[in-house]
Amino acid sequence: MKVAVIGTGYVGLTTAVSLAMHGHEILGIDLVAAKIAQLRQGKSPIYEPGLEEALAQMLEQGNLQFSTEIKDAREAEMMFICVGTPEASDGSADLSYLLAAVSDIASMQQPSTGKRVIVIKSTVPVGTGDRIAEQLRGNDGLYVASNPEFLREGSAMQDALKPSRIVIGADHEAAFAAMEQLYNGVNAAKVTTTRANAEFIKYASNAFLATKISFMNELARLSTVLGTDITTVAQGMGLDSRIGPEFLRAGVGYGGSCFPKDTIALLQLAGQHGISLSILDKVRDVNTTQPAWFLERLEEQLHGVAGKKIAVLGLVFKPDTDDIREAPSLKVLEALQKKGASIAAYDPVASAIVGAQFPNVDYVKHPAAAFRGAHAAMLITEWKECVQLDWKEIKASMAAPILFDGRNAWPGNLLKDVGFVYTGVGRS
Ligand SMILES: NC(=O)C1=CN([C@@H]2O[C@H](COP(=O)(O)OP(=O)(O)OC[C@H]3O[C@@H](n4cnc5c(N)ncnc54)[C@H](O)[C@@H]3O)[C@@H](O)[C@H]2O)C=CC1
Ligand SMILES: O=C(O)[C@H]1O[C@H](OP(=O)(O)OP(=O)(O)OC[C@H]2O[C@@H](n3ccc(=O)[nH]c3=O)[C@H](O)[C@@H]2O)[C@H](O)[C@@H](O)[C@@H]1O
Repeated sequence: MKVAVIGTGYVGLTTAVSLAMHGHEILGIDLVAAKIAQLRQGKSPIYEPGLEEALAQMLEQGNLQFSTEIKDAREAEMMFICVGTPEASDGSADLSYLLAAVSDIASMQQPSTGKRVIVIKSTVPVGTGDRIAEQLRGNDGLYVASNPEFLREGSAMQDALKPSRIVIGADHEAAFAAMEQLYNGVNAAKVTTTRANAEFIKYASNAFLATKISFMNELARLSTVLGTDITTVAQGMGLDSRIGPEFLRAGVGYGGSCFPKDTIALLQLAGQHGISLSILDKVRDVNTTQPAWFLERLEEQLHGVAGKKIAVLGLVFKPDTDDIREAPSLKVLEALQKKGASIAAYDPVASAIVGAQFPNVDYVKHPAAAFRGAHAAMLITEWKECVQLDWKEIKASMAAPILFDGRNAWPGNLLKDVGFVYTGVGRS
């Protein structure tokens, strides 16, 4: 099928490449000319394992092209909207990019097939698709479908090619049929429903995942006092298939471009309807205070951090991405600096971008260099190279052998044997 993908960020680019891999004819469109120029040369503007190779392959095969001009998509039967829906000042989702894209499409001529489906992949408040469909009523042959995206950064290609499920919301047989044809051959459970249900499934899923994390983070605070090990507790819990092993990892909190903004957008939507989502409110509270709670443990141990050197390992919000949106590291750097610590930080991809916000941090090129002369080291993002280290050498290079593992990813018992004082999140 001829498909246009509007917005070539994390979701748009992954969607464009994966649909091209399924044999469709894809045109990726973005307003940012520099991005399009880079993409045309097979260079990915974002870091995502496997993406650049697949991009180059699809460009070579000829079923993926890029443009800054939406008019180049005049023959597209499907228009995927993958633009950002960031947090507005009141917490709601800012729909300005989405509405601009819809109005661009509405002003285009229909393709020669006479039918076109606008597919909303961006995460949008429940009711958005219906409102857009209402506005477009009268444009014959133009349909609106909701098809939320569930991929995770860091494994975006894998998730796009083997999705956990495909959720399709629409109100017309023509839209369902087109979506069915598009995803024919993708082996995944499908949920076909109304647009509003599809939109709600997306927010409810992200809110639930965020809830799992904050629940474990709050239990980790108790575990610290009880002297228990939250990772063992999580392991034991996860063996119950009703609970499941995923998303039970306590840490310094969730970050990223989605959980923070989607939880507040859902709270905002509920508030507009007079409903209080008190659990979700608490989920956000726990997440907001989690980095500070962990830093307090560090300050207690060091009797303050002023004038001390602290190593910070990992800056992006999770490994295998270059995204620092809402990354817990930003809160950690800010608090440490405020309290007068000197900081050496390591991240394989994000030093330059974090450096623009925190110029006084010493960004080192190798993880081991961050530990040199440090009075304590903190793991904030569990990059492989920040976890697999020569611990004897590291201990010898530090001013004090104190480790704070914000992701429970360092080998605590082994480290104690080597002579470190080890503190994890909810385990010591
Ligand atoms: N990042 C993620 O892992 C996931 C994101 N989502 C949702 O998908 C949506 C997109 O997220 P990201 O890909 O992270 O956003 P992003 O911010 O990385 O990319 C958005 C892109 O859209 C482009 N754009 C904006 N308006 C445009 C227009 N009118 N025409 C053409 N291009 C335009 C921007 O230049 C940018 O390149 C959001 O609603 C997000 O909540 C959903 C699942 C996963
Ligand atoms: O809507 C979205 O944008 C996406 O949001 C998340 O994906 P993502 O934010 O890319 O990454 P996750 O793997 O979910 O991690 C989010 C944050 O939670 C943290 N996390 C994750 C799992 C866990 O057990 N504990 C924990 O602290 C991670 O460190 C990270 O900071 C969801 O997992 C995706 O399904 C969804 O499509």
